[in-house]
Amino acid sequence: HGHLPSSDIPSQRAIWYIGSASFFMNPSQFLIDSMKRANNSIFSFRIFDSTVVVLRGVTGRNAFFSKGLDFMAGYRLLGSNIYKYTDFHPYGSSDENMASVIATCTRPDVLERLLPLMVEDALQTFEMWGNHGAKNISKSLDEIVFTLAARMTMCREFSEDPKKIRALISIFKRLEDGSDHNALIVPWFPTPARFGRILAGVQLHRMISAVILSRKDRREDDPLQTMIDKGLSPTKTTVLLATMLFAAIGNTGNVITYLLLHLEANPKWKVLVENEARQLYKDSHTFGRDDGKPLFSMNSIETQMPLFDVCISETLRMLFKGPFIRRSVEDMFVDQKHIPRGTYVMFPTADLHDNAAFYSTPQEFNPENFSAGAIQERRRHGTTFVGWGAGRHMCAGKRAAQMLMKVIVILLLSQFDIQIVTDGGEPARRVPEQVENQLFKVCPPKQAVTLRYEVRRQ
Ligand code: HEM
Repeated sequence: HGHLPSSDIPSQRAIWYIGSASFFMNPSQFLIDSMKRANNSIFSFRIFDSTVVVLRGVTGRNAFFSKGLDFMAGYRLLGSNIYKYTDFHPYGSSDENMASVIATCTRPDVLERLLPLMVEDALQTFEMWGNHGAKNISKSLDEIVFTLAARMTMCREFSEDPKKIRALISIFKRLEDGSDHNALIVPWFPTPARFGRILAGVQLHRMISAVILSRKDRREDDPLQTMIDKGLSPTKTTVLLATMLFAAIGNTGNVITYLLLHLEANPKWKVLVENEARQLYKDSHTFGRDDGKPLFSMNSIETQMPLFDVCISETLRMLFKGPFIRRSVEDMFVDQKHIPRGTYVMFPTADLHDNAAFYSTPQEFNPENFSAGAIQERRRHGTTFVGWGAGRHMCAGKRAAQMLMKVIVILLLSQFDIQIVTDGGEPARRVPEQVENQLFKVCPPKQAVTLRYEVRRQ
């Protein structure tokens, strides 16, 4: 705190006076306006008594992703903060920290073992959907994403109990609502949303403690068991499990929603991805089990879905336009400008993803952008895609997230013919924008989106 912006970096003073309010009202718009005002070069602004320098372009990218910057400090400045209520932080230095727990629950052999269980989870959920219907896409994906993610990051007792899954959805909804920007402006004022967040934390703590108790004379093979074995307290366990579930659910459902929206608006790609998923499902029976259930391997879903892969990359390219944030741990020099230690830095991903020098028609959905040839062609520019992050803080759950999304999409498309419908009742031809109230995550569409489905006769 108290670090002054270095004098050769234009600081948006005008923006600071009128801007502090507009930052909290609509951070995305604030950043877009300030970037224009700063003529698309480096500038700084202030959040309370902290300086934030917005790095730009290729030099900005190099400084942001290659230097040793503090990853969590940035997200603590603005992000959701369930850690306030405990003295334990999952990114601690001890060996029970986040990174090691995530590393364990996303190990290749662990994912391979989880795969058939997740397929079973997804099949069961889709069975309950009946032969046809129309559902709010966010709600229906929440249900299934939470089920699979709880299996991956928490425990069996939750993933196999639909009532507990509904409770988890409600708890995490309240935790997220409690971390809106108002909570930063008036941190001492217990708005209903923040009050709800504390209660939600308590409820989660109770649910997890009950499972820990029930395992006195019984073992399972899941992340919760790992923490019990390490002798972690129920509070630490709750914070770690909540952090992991947050990481796993934060983006996944909205990414799938936007994938399906883009496919609906681009029928050629919809048919291609459908055929690919259905072929894989068919193969999973040919080489499958005696009981008629499908059998997938990590290898098959990772190598046999090239069209899904390029569509997901293109979806992430179009979704990630906002900033990443860090805090400098030593003095930095960018474009000969001095950024003192302790300054927050942001990098707007649009400088890469929206850049016509890298993607010829950045506003259009074009999965060819991620063909082997196109990737090779861009290689000389260095990193041009950060949908899974870059440098030392690449997404730790990338393989797990891809597996989760693939299981859901393969089973959805092989069980049903689907249509994505926006509010007019017509199949979506235009892809709605994201809501703008959260800076650092993939947000849901501004308007309600409906998934219409009809069971396929196989
Ligand atoms: C479609 C879903 C997902 C997307 C698009 C995504 C994207 C990202 C991105 C862009 C970052 C880097 C952020 C930055 O540099 O500031 C990141 C980091 C991270 N992600 Fe994901 N993620 C997804 C799912 C998951 C899942 C399922 C898990 C866990 C099982 C996970 C765990 C993490 C963790 C732990 C980090 C921090 C890594 C570190 O500390 O260095 N993510 N993710």
